[in-house]
Amino acid sequence: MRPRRPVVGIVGHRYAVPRPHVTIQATGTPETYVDEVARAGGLPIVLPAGRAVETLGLVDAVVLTGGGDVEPGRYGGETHTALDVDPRRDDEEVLLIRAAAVRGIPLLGVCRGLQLLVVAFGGTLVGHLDAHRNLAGHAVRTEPTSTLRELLGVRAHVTSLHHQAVAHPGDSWRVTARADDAVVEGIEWSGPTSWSAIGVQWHPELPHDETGDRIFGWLVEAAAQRDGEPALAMSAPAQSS
Ligand SMILES: N[C@@H](CCC(=O)NCCCC(=O)O)C(=O)O
Repeated sequence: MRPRRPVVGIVGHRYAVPRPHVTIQATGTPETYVDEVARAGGLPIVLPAGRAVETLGLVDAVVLTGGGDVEPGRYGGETHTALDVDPRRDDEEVLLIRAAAVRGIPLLGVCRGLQLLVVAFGGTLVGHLDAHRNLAGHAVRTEPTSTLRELLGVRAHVTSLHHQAVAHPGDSWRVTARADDAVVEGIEWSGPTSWSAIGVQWHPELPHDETGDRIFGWLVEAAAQRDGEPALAMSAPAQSS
């Protein structure tokens, strides 16, 4: 049977779609993530917000996307007027992170996704910093003997859009990339179990980000390597009689 493309689940989030006479409550994700997964050779599917854990058995890898701020109470942080929190999304995605870790499903966390990975395993965040909120981006430096070093080399230019950052990564994550001002820009799983999981503080899914193909390429390759139970036996469609 022709090998199938690894199925990559992109965790959707809720948002409102204003229409002339009604506001529709939707769940979904920016198309840039879908396009980048497909470009890297994966089969992208969007996992509905709040139901991602139920659908984990269908995927070979997961993408946690960007978005609002992690609720500071989760990591002992202070509230801040600039924060836009969604505790319900935090709850659901922390459950998903832990389920993916237990099942060894490769995971990429982007921006808020990285921050939630840290908080989900006991790390903490800086509540607010002004420096990194510009899409023009900045350079990052990777750590020796890290996956990000293998993928990106010593330095790379990345696209950035965040006002929070990692304060302490916790015991389960190794910091493997930093900006020149020492802000954490990349983490890799270093916990007790083997799990292919990386977080990046920048936005590799954005078309003008130069790291996208390599970062999403890593995830799709990790998904293909994963020898878990096959997700979908892509048998030939039933012949219509
Ligand atoms: N809120 C956090 C995370 C920032 C983040 O994920 N930005 C992406 C914005 C685009 C989107 O909503 O997908 C921070 O600011 O540090």
